[in-house]
Amino acid sequence: MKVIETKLQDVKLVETAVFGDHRGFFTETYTENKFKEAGIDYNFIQDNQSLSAEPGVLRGMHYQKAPYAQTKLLRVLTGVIYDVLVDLRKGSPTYAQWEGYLLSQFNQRQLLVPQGFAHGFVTLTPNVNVAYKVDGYYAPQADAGIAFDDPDLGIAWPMPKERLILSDKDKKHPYLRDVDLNFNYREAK
Ligand SMILES: Cc1cn([C@H]2C[C@H](O)[C@@H](COP(=O)(O)OP(=O)(O)O[C@H]3O[C@@H](C)C(=O)[C@@H](O)[C@H]3O)O2)c(=O)[nH]c1=O
Repeated sequence: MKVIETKLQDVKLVETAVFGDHRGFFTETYTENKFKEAGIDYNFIQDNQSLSAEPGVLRGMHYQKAPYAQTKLLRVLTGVIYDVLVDLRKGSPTYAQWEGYLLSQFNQRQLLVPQGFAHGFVTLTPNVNVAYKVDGYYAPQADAGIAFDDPDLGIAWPMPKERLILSDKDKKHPYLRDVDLNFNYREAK
């Protein structure tokens, strides 16, 4: 497997070995010892899946407040998404910066979202199934978000705002400048 560093500190893309043949392909999507050897060493305790029926569904920008922060390992089962992360860790060299990643059933790329990042994605095709592992349980009392269109972040979503489909909750998130964050950046050993 291949681990690719990104512009954002501690965010990684993962490519597992994909064995294609005339039937399709086979890949080990998560193998604890191989991931550990590659430096991805978390205790994933919950698996999630979401289905977004239409292109233009935007889910984000989500995080769970400390001490309920979650590491997420995310992949796309069907369809294509543009996935965006924002570093919310005070003191991080990439604090308040965003980066976007194309994840799809075709590139079979996985995204490692560390704790202390806001996470969101927009679907670019119909019937998008996203699966992700998390290392902390869902904590509704800690559920939080940043506005996907926060002007200070300036995220360049690949779809016009009028075409986006959001939950009521996701229409009301505050701007980063109005949020009292409690994530602190710790340099990796
Ligand atoms: C995230 C989550 C939601 N739920 C429930 C709460 C709610 O009734 C319903 C839908 O929740 P949401 O609207 O928050 O679902 P969604 O907008 O898909 O939320 C997800 O978005 C992506 C971008 C992430 O990063 C995830 O961590 C998660 O926040 O599912 C759980 O029971 N467990 C969970 O772990």
